[in-house]
Amino acid sequence: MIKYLVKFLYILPASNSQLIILILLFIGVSILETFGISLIGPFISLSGNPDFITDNHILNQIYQYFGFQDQRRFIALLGLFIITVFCIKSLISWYVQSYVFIFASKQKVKLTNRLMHAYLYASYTFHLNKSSASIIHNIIGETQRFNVIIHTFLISISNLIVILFLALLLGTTSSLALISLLLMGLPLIFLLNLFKQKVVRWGRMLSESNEEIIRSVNHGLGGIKETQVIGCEHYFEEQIDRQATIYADASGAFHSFKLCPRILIETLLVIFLVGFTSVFLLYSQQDIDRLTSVLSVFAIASIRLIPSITNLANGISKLQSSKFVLDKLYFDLQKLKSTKQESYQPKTIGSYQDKNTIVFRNQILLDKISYCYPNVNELALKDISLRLKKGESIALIGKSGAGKTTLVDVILGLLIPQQGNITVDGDSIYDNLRSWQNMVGYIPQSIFLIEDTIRKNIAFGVPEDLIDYQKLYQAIKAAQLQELVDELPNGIETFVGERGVRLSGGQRQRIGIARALYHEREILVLDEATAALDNETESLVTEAIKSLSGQKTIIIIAHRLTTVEHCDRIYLMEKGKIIKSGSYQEVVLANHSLS
Ligand SMILES: Nc1ncnc2c1ncn2[C@@H]1O[C@H](COP(=O)(O)OP(=O)(O)OP(=O)(O)O)[C@@H](O)[C@H]1O
Repeated sequence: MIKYLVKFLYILPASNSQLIILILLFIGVSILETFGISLIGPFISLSGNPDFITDNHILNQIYQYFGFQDQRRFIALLGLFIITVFCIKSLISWYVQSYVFIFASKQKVKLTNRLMHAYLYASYTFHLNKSSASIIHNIIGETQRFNVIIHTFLISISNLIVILFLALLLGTTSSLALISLLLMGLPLIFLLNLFKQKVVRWGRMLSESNEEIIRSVNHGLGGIKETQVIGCEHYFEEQIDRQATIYADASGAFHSFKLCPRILIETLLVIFLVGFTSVFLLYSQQDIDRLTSVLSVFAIASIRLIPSITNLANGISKLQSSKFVLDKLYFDLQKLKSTKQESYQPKTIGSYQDKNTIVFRNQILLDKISYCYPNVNELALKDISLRLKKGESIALIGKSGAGKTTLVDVILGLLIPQQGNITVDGDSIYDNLRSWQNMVGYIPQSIFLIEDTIRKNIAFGVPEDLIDYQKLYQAIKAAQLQELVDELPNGIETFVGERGVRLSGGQRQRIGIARALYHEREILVLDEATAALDNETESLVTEAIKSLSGQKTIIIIAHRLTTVEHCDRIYLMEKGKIIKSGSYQEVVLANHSLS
């Protein structure tokens, strides 16, 4: 319970004081409600027996104080007063409940933003181990369930307060009625306890099956080309069917269980009301008016009590079933917090802060870099040192698995080496990683294209009104895209489709190059960027890259060694080490196994 609360408060974007204000509002509404109900019993007794005014000390005092002459008039005015109290209570209650809905929805928005922010700024290693299905599910599905948790939590507190006050009222009217109420609660508590583990399990099944459905949709439709060519549509259909069935079973079981408290309470209430009246008539010496008064309070309290107790029981079940969601969100937020700290504050290297903007004047130095992937024993990079002068082009070559991509990811600041440092004219890039990354343009093997126009894909991440068209056309020209854009009826406004499906591999690659050029990065990192191009386009792009030599500092990973002929220096990698470096002639031509 305490752990649940701690996690809930940690995830909840709102401050604790906002929560306390809401709870105080609930207490206020509950007091008004109990006050109104407490007046109904005497009112019913009065309407049957107006002399009750003189018998009852408080009523008598009020009667005297306001100088009433007519008992019926007094009873009618008391009725009006009760109606007014109830109307005010209902109005405030409506306001508070709708405020809770708005509050919960706002919290959902804030949590969605908080999660998105956390995932966007999480270390790259976090994403290497986290599936996108889980992230999508957390951001869309689990935030919605957290919205329900907040609402349920607050409404349960409100119900609990109403129950406590009404129990207190019953206690002052009749201790027997209170004992009956408490006895009624026992089977309910037993029921909730009996099904506690099952409810938690159903909640976990709902969450996991939903995530699996997203994963299967991703797998089946994400690789629709492969799915259709291999003909394995049925396999993904079955996967979704299995998970949807698990979801339906868990949901059905949970909702069936949620009906139980109401049915149980209603049955118990009838037993107690009838039983209480019988016991009163048999054993109590008090007059029948007293019984009418107690029963009316009991009946009205029950009208309000039944929904409150049922809602509280359902609320408790809902909160129990959401335990898995809460654990998941808490775990991710905690982990994201710690990985962010880990990645930007490595022990061996200075801390990440927005200070000292890095300026690249002369040279970049990689000094004894070693990197090991999480949960892997072997180093992916061992003691890598290299120097890169401004305006130089270097190439990383080597067999598959040699460590070229890992080294590039370290240079990009995505992976933080456990040992070694990267400096730009003596300043460690880890002192201001963002500033360093602002200098680097990355053109990966497979360009990620958004489902938008060529223009938006080149000016990736730039708000519409800030797109610089002069820069855009320069980048298009330099990336050899002009011909394509001229041929397209909609030019730069052509939609590329999801992940660029409407473009050829070579066209996608050139958009990637244009993107890096548009963002005017001083250092370009090309990871086999020309691999998808046909010979003619490849030579055009290589020409474009060559023409940038001297203006840009370029790091290229290449398998086609012809594309790196123009590079100033070639580094040959093997098993995470640089085993040879020198000019194209020294490394490639001198090594017959390479050329
Ligand atoms: N996320 C990861 N977790 C664990 N090990 C990894 C991860 N990514 C790469 N590796 C390992 O690190 C080593 C270097 O891989 P890397 O991708 O850097 O090689 P590469 O030279 O770029 O290969 P290729 O030319 O095929 O792209 C390989 O042994 C690979 O299995």
